Amino acid sequence: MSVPGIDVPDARGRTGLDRAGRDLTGNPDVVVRDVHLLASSWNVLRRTTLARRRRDGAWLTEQRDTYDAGDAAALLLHDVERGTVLLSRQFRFAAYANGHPDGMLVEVAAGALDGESAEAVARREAEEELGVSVADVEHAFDAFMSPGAMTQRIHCFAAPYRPADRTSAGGGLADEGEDIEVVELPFSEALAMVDDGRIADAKTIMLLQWAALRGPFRG
Ligand SMILES: Nc1nc2c(ncn2[C@@H]2O[C@H](COP(=O)(O)OP(=O)(O)O[C@H]3O[C@H](CO)[C@@H](O)[C@H](O)[C@@H]3O)[C@@H](O)[C@H]2O)c(=O)[nH]1
Ligand SMILES: [Mg+2]
Repeated sequence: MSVPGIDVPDARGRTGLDRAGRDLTGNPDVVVRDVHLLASSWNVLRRTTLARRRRDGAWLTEQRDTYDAGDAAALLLHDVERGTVLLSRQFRFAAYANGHPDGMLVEVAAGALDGESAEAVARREAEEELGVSVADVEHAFDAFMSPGAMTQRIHCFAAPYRPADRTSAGGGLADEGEDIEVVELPFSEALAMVDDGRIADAKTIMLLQWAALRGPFRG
């Protein structure tokens, strides 16, 4: 029997999705026994059966569902002289479905890697979503977004911008259904929005706090 995503291409052209994780060797206390593809839609849901040696030496068998949305890159645009950051505002259904009042999330520019380098994606998303062409990009940190269930790692960057670097209106790719508002905020206001919950996106909170602690707005 042919299964889309396993032996024949799924809607996004992928095959072999049940192979992921079978070749892991980095941890001698973990042996992957079986990978079952539960769903391959836009993202991929797998149920993996693994044997794991606990700290007391006993082996146990467990199942873990993982949600694979691919990795992503994010970029905080900052203007230290003017004391501002450039962010996006867009509708996020997953957040709306889980209690966000209107699903309109304020975020740094970000996008899926789709096989490209993280820095290249960070630059491209700044261009597409915020209309800014950046020169010097600084790597800040990489973070697993929700490691109990999500495989996703987000590579986080920062870059300076000036008003003159805003070469287009941004807004995202209309033909992909993106509809993104460009939001310029004083850095202090962005931090206040983290405090009162108006900014509730993890990568954005982390990059703003990094900027205050270690990055362009430290000291
Ligand atoms: N049909 C369909 N299209 C989708 C879906 N999810 C996303 N898309 C399309 O893919 C585009 C995503 O554009 P990107 O800018 O590359 O991704 P993103 O929405 O910012 O999300 C990426 O970064 C996030 C971190 O901010 C990640 O959380 C996310 O998994 C992804 O990697 C959307 O505009 C939309 O057209 C889906 O479930 N179904
Ligand atoms: Mg995006």
